[in-house]
Amino acid sequence: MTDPSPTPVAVAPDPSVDELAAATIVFGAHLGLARGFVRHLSTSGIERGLLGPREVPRLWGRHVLNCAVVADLMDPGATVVDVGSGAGLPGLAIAIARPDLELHLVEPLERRVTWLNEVVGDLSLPNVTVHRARAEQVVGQVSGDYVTARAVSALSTLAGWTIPLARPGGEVLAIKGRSAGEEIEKARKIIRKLGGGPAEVLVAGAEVLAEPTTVVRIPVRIP
Ligand SMILES: C[S@@+](CC[C@H](N)C(=O)[O-])C[C@H]1O[C@@H](n2cnc3c(N)ncnc32)[C@H](O)[C@@H]1O
Repeated sequence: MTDPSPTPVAVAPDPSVDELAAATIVFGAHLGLARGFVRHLSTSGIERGLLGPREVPRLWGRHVLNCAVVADLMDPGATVVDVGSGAGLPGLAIAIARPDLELHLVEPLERRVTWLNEVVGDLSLPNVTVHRARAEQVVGQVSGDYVTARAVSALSTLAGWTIPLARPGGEVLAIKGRSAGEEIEKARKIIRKLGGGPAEVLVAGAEVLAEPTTVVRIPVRIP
């Protein structure tokens, strides 16, 4: 009897022609590391449930490139705290695109932290530190010029987890979707109470991506 369901073989997806053109600009000399990151996401990342298998064809466009372009909003040499990194998004994508930045990934789930440390070790990324913690637990221990987050929580909750990790004069850069403006409205009071200035919606990657990234930027006041 023949086996009707051969075991699927996990392979790292190649970027499409457009994605490769964008990735060459976004990652430059570090494109090989970005390929390595995509390989980890599409193999062990999927096997261990950090991403769903349906995401594999969208890894370059919707995930890695979409996240990496947020680095365009950051000054050289800055420190970045990524809250709720999960599968390293956006934290590892930014760290690969911009080796001049120092990244702190804050993630509470052990399984995810183990995977993140494996990827950081395998790709030999010297600019990344992984912290196993909830954001609220590292206030006063970890801080950054920028605090990033994607798909972690609604802005009214996320503000309380991110603003306290930003240095005075720093910024929260939250990747959001079409609801960005509405979320800002709902979070306006709490942002002000936490020391955040007026939030705005920005677009990152418009020159290189067909679907650029929507980012909510919250400046953090100097007391
Ligand atoms: C839906 S996942 C998104 C992961 C990743 N940012 C992405 O875009 O693929 C949300 C992540 O936030 C983490 N998380 C939830 N609450 C958190 C908190 N208070 N502090 C830090 N991370 C948190 C979860 O463990 C999970 O890994």
